[in-house]
Amino acid sequence: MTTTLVVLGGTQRLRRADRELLVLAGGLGGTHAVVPGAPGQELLDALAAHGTAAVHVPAGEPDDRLTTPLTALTEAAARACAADAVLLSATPEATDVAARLGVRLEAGVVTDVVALDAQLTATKQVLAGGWTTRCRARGGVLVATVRPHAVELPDPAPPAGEPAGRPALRRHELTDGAPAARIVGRDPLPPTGRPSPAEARVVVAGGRGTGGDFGPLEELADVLGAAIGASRAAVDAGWIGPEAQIGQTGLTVSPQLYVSCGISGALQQRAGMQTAKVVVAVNKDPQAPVFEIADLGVVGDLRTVLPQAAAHLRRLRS
Ligand SMILES: Cc1cc2nc3c(=O)[nH]c(=O)nc-3n(C[C@H](O)[C@H](O)[C@H](O)COP(=O)(O)OP(=O)(O)OC[C@H]3O[C@@H](n4cnc5c(N)ncnc54)[C@H](O)[C@@H]3O)c2cc1C
Repeated sequence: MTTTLVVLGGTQRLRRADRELLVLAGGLGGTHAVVPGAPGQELLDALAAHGTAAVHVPAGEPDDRLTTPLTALTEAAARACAADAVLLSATPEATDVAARLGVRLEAGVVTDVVALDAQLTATKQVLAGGWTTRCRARGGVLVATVRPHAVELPDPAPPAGEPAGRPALRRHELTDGAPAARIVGRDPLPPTGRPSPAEARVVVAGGRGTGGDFGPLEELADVLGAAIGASRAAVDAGWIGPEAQIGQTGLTVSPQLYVSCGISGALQQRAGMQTAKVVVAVNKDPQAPVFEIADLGVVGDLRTVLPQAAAHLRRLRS
């Protein structure tokens, strides 16, 4: 039976991205989980509901969020449970951990996976999204980072079926996890009240066509509970922070719905969003390339279309 080790992002409760990894792992065989600190009861209950056999934690509390201690913990856990696959949610930190694990475990590493089958064949997109490839580790362990929203979650969120017994707790002494660097300060971004584009179910993204006014996008995003994203042109113009950039040199997102507003749909932008389940494009140029990948296209001025859409949605909801 395949044993899959899932690396969780937090210690107290499951994030959506964690649940997706657990659902993916559950379809492959037995599941173990790595928790980067002392796990809370809510988290342990949720892991039990997912049928997790064991939870691997550090013997002490890691003193920061650098990737070296998490790599050491995950390596120890992977060896202890003889993992066939290690799954992480595709974030910059997880990609760093995956690369280090690849060396330590002599594993095959595949990043930005959107599907994984029972033979551990991973599907991913390459060359700015122009090609879909299927790859498999040549022997040994597969280490894969999985894009958020790549996995459908069962409804309601916890998996169906009888909850299994409590997962066994395995503590690992980390002998070589001492980081060569230390985090000396953190400046959190001011809260926006919106989800991050990487994890949101709905992303409303704006480009040069906004002319720098993201007001109509924010109005629509508020109705949809959406994150705000942007093209590189909008970021380069200084209209929005780089954390919102989606594309080849920004975030890759796979939301349920991506509303592209005033974005032409260049290859480098598509690379970050074309695995969205549904793409709606608003652009005043009917020849804009974004319409080639849009499920629904609206030819019009976003300053007119978006407020109308927001007002209509508000009416439907009230
Ligand atoms: C190595 C490299 C990496 C890159 N990485 C990225 C990346 O990560 N992400 C990214 O996005 N780009 C990236 N780019 C840039 C990319 O090639 C495009 O230049 C960029 O995506 C264009 O942004 P845009 O669509 O907002 O602007 P434009 O291409 O200028 O398009 C603006 C669009 O808005 C429409 N429009 C104008 N006014 C309105 C209005 N009032 N209402 C509705 N529509 C309107 C226009 O018809 C047009 O289609 C990269 C480029 C390179 C070379």
